[in-house]
Amino acid sequence: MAEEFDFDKKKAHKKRHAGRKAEKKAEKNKHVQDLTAKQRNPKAFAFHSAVKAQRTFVRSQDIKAKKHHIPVVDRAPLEPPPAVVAVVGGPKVGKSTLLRCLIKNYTNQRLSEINGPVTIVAGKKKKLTFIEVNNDINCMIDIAKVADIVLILIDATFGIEMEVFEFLEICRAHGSPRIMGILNHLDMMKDNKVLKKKKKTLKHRFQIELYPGAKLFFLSGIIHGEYLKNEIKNLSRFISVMKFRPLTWRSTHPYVIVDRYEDITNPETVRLNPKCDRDVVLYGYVRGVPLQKNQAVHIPGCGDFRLKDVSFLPDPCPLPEQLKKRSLNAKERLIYAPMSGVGGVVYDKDAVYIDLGGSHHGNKNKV
Ligand SMILES: Nc1nc2c(ncn2[C@@H]2O[C@H](COP(=O)(O)OP(=O)(O)OP(=O)(O)O)[C@@H](O)[C@H]2O)c(=O)[nH]1
Repeated sequence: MAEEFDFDKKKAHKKRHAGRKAEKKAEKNKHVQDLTAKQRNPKAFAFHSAVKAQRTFVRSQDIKAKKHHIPVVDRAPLEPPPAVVAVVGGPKVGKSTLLRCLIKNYTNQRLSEINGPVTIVAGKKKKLTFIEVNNDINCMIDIAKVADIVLILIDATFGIEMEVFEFLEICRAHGSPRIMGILNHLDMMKDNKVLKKKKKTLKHRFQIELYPGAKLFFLSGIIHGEYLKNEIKNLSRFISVMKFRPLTWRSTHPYVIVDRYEDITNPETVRLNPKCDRDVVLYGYVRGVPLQKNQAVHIPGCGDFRLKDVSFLPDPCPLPEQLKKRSLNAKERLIYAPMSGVGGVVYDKDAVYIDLGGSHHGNKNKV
C-alpha cells in the first residue's frame, strides 16, 4: 500500500543550478545577495522598545569601557606586610572590648591592656595589624592614610556618631579602604520590635552613607565583658577573607607604621641638655616600596627628617613555613604587640628584654 502511495507522489521542483535559466535568475537577484539581512529587511531590525534599545546601548558601552580599564598591578612582595585594620567609633562604644575579643579569637591570648598596634598571624597567608583609633581628628587623619580595612563600631542605642561621619569623609579624601560596620549595644534594647526596626533603619542609614550593600555586622550582647564567641568567630573569619584593592599612591610610596620606638641618645647628653637633638630608632614593617638610606621622611606631628640608616630585621611575626595543614596550630598563631606587653623576648639596639608575664603582669585593676 505504502509503495503504491509513493508511486503516486508528484515530482518535487528541482532548482536549476546551471544552464541559461539559472544564469538569468542569478543575474536578476545579484544585488539581493550582496545586501545584508538588515539592509534587505530594515523593518525587522528596527527597535520597537526604547527601554530595550537603551539597555542594549548601555550594555555595549559598558563592555567597551571595560576594555579600556587598566588592570591594577599588585606590587606587594612575596610575603606582604600585615594588612592594617583600624577600629573606629565614638567614645566608650566598645572599641577596646572588640579588639580584645578579636585578638583572643585569633591567637588565644588575652591582652589586658592594648597600646599601639597589635600584629597577629590571622591565617596561613594572612597577617593583620590592628589599631584602635582615638576620637581625635589628628589620629583619624593619620590612620585614614594607612588603613586597609576599617571596622566602624556603632552604638545601636545612640546611632551613628559625628566622629564616624568625619572619619568616612577623611577616608574618601585618601582613597577609600574597605569599610565594615559593626552594630553593638543591641542587648540594651529589650523590646524585640524596636530592636528590629532600629537594626533596619541603621542598616539603611549606613548603606546610604557608604554604598548599597555595605556590610553591617550585629553583636547582640556582652557576657563577662566579652562579646559572644560565635559572633566574634564569624566576624574574624570575615575579616580574614576580606580582599582590598591596592591603592596606587600607597603601592608607589614607602611608608611605615611604627610598632615600637626607642630613644638611643646618650643619657649624659640628655642630662646636660634636655632639649638636645635625639637619636631615635623606629621599628615597623615597610609598606609600599622599599625605603632607602638617607631618604627624607615625614613623621606626622613631628616634622621632616632624614633617615640615618635603614636595617633589615627578621620578621617578629612570621607566617607558618609549611602550607600543607588545614588550619594553624597554637604555635603558629603568633602575636606581636610590643607596646602592649606581650611578645616574650625583645631585641633592641642596645639591650634584650624578657617578658616574664608573672602573676602581677598586666591587669592594673587587681593591685
Ligand atoms: N551592654 C553592652 N555593653 C557594652 C557593649 N560593648 C561594649 N560595652 C561596654 O562599654 C564599655 C566601654 O567599652 P570600651 O571597650 O572600653 O570602649 P572604648 O570605645 O574602647 O572606649 P574609649 O577608648 O575610652 O573611647 C565597657 O564597659 C563595655 O563592657 C555591648 O554591646 N553591650
